[in-house]
Amino acid sequence: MRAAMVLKRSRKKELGWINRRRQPWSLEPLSSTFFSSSYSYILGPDLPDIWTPLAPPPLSSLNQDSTKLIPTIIDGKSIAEEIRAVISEEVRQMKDTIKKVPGLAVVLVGQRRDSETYVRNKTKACQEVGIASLLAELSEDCREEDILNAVTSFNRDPSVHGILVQLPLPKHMDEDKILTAISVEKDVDGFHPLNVGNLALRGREPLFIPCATKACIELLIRSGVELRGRNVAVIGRSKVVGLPTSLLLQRHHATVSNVHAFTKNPEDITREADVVISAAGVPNLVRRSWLKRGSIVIDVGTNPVEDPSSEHGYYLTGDVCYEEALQVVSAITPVPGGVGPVTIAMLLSNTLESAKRAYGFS
Ligand SMILES: Nc1nc(=O)c2c([nH]1)NC[C@@H]1CN(c3ccc(C(=O)N[C@@H](CCC(=O)O)C(=O)O)cc3)C=[N+]21
Repeated sequence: MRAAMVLKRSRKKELGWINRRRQPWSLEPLSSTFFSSSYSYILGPDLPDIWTPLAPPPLSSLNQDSTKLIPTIIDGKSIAEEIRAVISEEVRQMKDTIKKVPGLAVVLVGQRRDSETYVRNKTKACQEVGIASLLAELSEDCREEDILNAVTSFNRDPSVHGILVQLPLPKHMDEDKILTAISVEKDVDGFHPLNVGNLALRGREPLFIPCATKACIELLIRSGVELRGRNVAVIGRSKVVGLPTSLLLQRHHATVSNVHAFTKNPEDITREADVVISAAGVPNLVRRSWLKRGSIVIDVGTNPVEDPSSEHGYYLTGDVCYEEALQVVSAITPVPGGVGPVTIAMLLSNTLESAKRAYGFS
């Protein structure tokens, strides 16, 4: 009985059900950046709810009165590069010290051109930082069982620390069943119900936070945006971006309004927001009239638009009418070159964290 309880407790701890305090890792060798995978940093400080009638401090980067705004273009590409440099150095240290490297396994079903491009980018990014990558490619008409088998074999493989099933899956697949089959300790996408639940509940620490969500918060923090007390509008509520981003923003003490396809007059809500994060998957959804003057826009949309003259037969566009937004915002992420590259950097970061956990390497 006692043994069972002890076992249960350690299992709980392993799964992140028990609140743990982790030491933030220091970044002396590369202190020009402040990227850190420490949980208090990315999850936000765990503050008690004490209601005070004080207004939040003014946002220094917002100059709402000036007639001519010169918006900051938030450069995701170079931020991703800095993060990858930190990861690369850590992977090298791990390899030198314990002769092991992190491993990421990707499951790709079917032949969507955009999915193929993303997976190629992920594999290339792994190579660049010294993370081993494995790819299981299955045909569009494979059985659900074939995918489950691929996931199960990666679950058992000790050289694999992260498993990613590229979404969307073909319509006839039970996505939820497949994502839940991924071992919670290898769920680098952070879509497993246990990881989502632990992100939602304050005082708990998920083993992984979804990569695009981490990318949004990282971009805001690096742009000097104080989230505490800010009005943030999140457009979209998907498990990939919208929902986890709303949850993480609340842990950073932002006032979050989540608008979605059923929201009446969403522009009335987004127009009140200091920060707008769009993850709707609809090109040109966010117009100039949706945005408050001086606000900050994070465009998570990566919408492929058919274009025979482009290299891969399509080009990428965000959810935001970029040219219109530039006339009113104080800062914005472009597409491409904004959230996307940082999302991939966060996938590498989650895979490295997972390997460190597996090998007890800090
Ligand atoms: N299980 C799963 N996890 C995901 O994280 C996931 C997914 N499925 N399915 C699709 C979406 C989309 N996504 C992107 C990541 C990076 C770029 C990215 O790096 N974009 C580059 C351009 C890429 C290009 O050249 O086409 C950029 O914005 O600059 C785009 C999209 C991850 N997703």
